[in-house]
Amino acid sequence: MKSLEGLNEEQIEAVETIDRNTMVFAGPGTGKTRIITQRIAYLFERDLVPPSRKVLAITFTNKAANEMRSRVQNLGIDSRRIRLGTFHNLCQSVLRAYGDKIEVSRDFTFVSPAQRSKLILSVLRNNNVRNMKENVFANWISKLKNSSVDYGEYLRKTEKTKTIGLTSAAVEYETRLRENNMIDFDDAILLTVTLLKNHSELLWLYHNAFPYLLIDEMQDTNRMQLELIRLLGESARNVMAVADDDQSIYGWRGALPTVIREYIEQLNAHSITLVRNYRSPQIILDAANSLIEHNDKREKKTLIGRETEPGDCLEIKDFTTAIQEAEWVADKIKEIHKEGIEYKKIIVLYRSRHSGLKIIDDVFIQKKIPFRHFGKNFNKVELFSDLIKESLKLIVEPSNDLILESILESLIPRYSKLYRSNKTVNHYEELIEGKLSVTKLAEITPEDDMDDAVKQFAKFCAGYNHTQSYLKIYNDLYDLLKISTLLLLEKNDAFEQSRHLELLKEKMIKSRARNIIDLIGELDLQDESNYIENSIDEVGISTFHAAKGLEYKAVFIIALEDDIVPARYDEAEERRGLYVAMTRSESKLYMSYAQQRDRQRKQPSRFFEEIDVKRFAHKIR
Ligand SMILES: Nc1ncnc2c1ncn2[C@@H]1O[C@H](COP(=O)(O)OP(=O)(O)OP(=O)(O)O)[C@@H](O)[C@H]1O
Repeated sequence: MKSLEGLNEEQIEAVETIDRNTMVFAGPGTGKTRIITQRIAYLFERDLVPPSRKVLAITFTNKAANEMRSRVQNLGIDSRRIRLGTFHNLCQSVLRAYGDKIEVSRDFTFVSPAQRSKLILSVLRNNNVRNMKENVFANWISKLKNSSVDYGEYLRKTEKTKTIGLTSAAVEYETRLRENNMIDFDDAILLTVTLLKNHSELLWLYHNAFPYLLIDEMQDTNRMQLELIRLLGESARNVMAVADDDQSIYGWRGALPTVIREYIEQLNAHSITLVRNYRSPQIILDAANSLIEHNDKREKKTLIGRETEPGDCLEIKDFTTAIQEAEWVADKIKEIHKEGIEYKKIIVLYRSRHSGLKIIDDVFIQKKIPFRHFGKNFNKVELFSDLIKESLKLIVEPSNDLILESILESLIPRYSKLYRSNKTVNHYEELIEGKLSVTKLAEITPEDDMDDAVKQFAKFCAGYNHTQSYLKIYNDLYDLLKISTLLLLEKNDAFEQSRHLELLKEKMIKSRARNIIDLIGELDLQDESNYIENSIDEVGISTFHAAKGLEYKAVFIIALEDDIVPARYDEAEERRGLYVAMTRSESKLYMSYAQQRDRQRKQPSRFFEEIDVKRFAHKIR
């Protein structure tokens, strides 16, 4: 049987177990993702999926979904028989189809992180909630939504708070979102659970449509996602999830490593453990293991890697400055590239985005090494591509004041440079007295070039509609917003800005969306994995998080300094982040730090002591 070819005994058990829920629990590189693909193939090979039904597979990123789709196609399976996507992607389609049953309009959009922050600041102010930071409120709301049983319960839970004004702030937050026909990312899951719980006929429809359910990266889900899995899988009892508690790195987004246990208990799942790692040499696994063993409350696992071969290496380097580090990384990449490793099989990983990392770009450009960042390069750059995306939303929803305000906020400082003006967003708020709207802005009497530009923009948004070609709108907006001129003013970021604009256009060209609303739905749910391109021979540069699930011949982990790794956060999760980074390596692992970065003196990461550098690094250098 093709689907079982080349699998080991435990993997075969995982692929073949049907008529009961399963949890495949295993460390990195043990074939968890592979099992999902092979299991899909197995179900079709054995004719276990009735005609007109589909297999539902939930992945953590879009890239994982696309990769699985193409692997399954290579195994000769019709990809139309599989519903592959992320939790948000699935929930979006459920809500677009049936959301009106719980008063969610079908053409809702997602509130962007910037708009959400602004909205939260405004509701905290309006409700006199002092001494609470915006991110604390955001996390509080998020936590409630992720742990509630349904939407009604979420609202009841907010009433229990003792902080004066907090409940009304939470209620205003929801009201303002709904008034603007928006939801946040937590709502997507919560509302879907609410919908399915309250409409058994719909739940029946989904049970019928998807007799088999597969979940990748279960360790990064939250309680509400678990609830959704439980609901969708409750009748068929054919749910298979794969997970590794040591790779749980999304706690800051509400993921709970404990959901693995809860899944096993709630779904009465049969556990299968995999121990054979097919990716890395044993020495790299031992080093990674010596680090992760410092975490308590974890399931102990044995990992058997392949024997270390000539060419495999683990090197730890220290440098006086970050420039020296970047130059060494570049030279080493050139060296191993000459030895035959393709650029696309090499990755440079760092803990978090940081403008100091621009040095890597500069050195790579100078040394002619092709590279591509996964996701955004720097933290605070406001992207023109985001501006265009948000403008598209405004065309669909011209009365959305949250979007309009955020667009003006990003546009006006830029236009100010162009028109030498000192106008602020407040000026426009005052100008139209009260609620901002495209229609009102389109009617203002311009007093200067800047007003005129804002008016033209507003007229444009009011004049287009969602049936027009989104590529034409992109091109027209590009000209109208004078983006090519503004790019000249943003010399430092021009490269990064142009890259994102190109990516957005590329995405639009490739998209099969039937109209702007569908396109916005797609763009809203893009994650960093959308920037990962396998066909081009370029070195990847990425955060630890965006490299999850991927594997590379050579991995460089840079900037391993004590205030960066671990960052000021949950130390156990930081350890897991570094563990994920180390275990991406198929052969070579280089870890480095600099004594000086951004004009500050640095100490090596304390994790080096835990890795027991002497025992591993020198052995195979
Ligand atoms: N039975 C097998 N024989 C040969 N290679 C295998 C086998 N199982 C998995 N592999 C290979 O091992 C590598 C790791 O597999 P996969 O990516 O599925 O692991 P994973 O458990 O999902 O890893 P991670 O948790 O680190 O993302 C892949 O290159 C895969 O093709």
